[in-house]
Amino acid sequence: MAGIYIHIPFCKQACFYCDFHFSTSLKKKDELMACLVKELEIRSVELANQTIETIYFGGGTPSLLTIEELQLLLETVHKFYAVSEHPEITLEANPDDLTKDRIIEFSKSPINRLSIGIQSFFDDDLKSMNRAHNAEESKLCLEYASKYFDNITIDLIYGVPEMSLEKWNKNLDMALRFGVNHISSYALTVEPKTALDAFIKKGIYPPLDEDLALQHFNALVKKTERYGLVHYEISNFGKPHYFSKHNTSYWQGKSYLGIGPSAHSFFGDTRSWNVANNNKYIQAIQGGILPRTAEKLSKQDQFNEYLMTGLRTIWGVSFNKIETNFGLDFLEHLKIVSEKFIKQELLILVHEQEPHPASILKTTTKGKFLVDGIASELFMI
Ligand SMILES: C[S@@+](CC[C@H](N)C(=O)[O-])C[C@H]1O[C@@H](n2cnc3c(N)ncnc32)[C@H](O)[C@@H]1O
Ligand SMILES: C[S@@+](CC[C@H](N)C(=O)[O-])C[C@H]1O[C@@H](n2cnc3c(N)ncnc32)[C@H](O)[C@@H]1O
Ligand code: SF4
Repeated sequence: MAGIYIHIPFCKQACFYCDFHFSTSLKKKDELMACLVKELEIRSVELANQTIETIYFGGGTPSLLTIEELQLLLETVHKFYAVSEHPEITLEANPDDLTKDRIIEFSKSPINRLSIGIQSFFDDDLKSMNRAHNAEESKLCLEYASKYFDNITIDLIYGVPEMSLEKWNKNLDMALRFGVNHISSYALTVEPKTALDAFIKKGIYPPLDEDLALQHFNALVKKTERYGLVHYEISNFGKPHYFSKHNTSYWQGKSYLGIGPSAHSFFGDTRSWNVANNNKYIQAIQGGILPRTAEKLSKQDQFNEYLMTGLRTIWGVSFNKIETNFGLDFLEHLKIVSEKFIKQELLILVHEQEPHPASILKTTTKGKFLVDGIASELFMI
């Protein structure tokens, strides 16, 4: 079982906070498309014995591609890979691209999951983020999308300095009243060298407020629970049967192939990432070279990564798995360093009977907002 991620490195304009890889010029789109097809072909040997269960078009803005371009990528995947009978196929889409006609067009294609970058239902927030869409487009596209797609997830940003708790609650109510069955919600983060970073340094934009972000997070956890969404990963909330299969496979350490500039791949103990530059990517692929850097993870790295991803999910960290995969030394280390957090009720040790007797370390509700810091204190260094 494996997944394929395809990175579409184009956006209409740069959101002030974003440091993902994209270009705002579409000049090289055709060349880049040909290279994505070629990379899919070259790298098919890497997944020769695996069934592809999930395909994810991420970005950048994949909804800038035409349906024909998306179909060509899907046909290429089918031509060179063994794809399961009912793969999860996600398209990340921005509201300004999701007109009624385009939604209908997408719904007739094999794409069966839409991930819509709503971020907020208020124009002032969208303007302050430099998003290309407005609040009206957010609402309209959700209205249409929910008629043609059953599996819809939306992205919302919380912890925006000037967003009152009341306004954040309105955003959540709006999303949940549309009946979305999945939400990914991220705290606004100031990434180095973004416009947001410069604005805060110049005093044009207020600095982030941790307390406000915590209030937003608590409201998010409470409200999604009331609407029947399960908090299955720190930033992800979904109704049962609507959890993201693709992202879950990342968190569960399954293999995935990342195609396109800046895309990451993971196989067993090796992760690799493609160059985050469209011209360099095109040049290399045209010359038959894979423009990537690879890193073999040590046992310690793999243990630390399992702690970080495991504690962020409802599946937690299994003591049996630690003993089997890493050995008794690692288990003893974890038992000792986790004690303090268990006493503080930030972590909890759950003894499960089904399907097998097992001890699982999980994050409590109180610990969730602090999970990254807690996990890093448990690392083997
Ligand atoms: C990289 S975008 C790709 C999909 C699409 N272009 C969009 O904007 O929705 C995926 C998600 O990452 C979020 N994101 C990117 N940078 C972020 C930041 N600094 N803080 C919080 N969320 C961020 C975006 O808002 C978006 O929901
Ligand atoms: C910030 S989250 C967005 C959440 C998403 N909308 C969802 O369905 O849960 C993931 C982002 O990371 C990026 N991403 C995901 N998988 C990747 C991979 N294998 N390599 C590089 N970037 C990846 C994409 O830009 C994607 O928008
Ligand atoms: S948040 Fe999405 S639309 Fe905005 S710049 Fe980043 S990738 Fe592009």
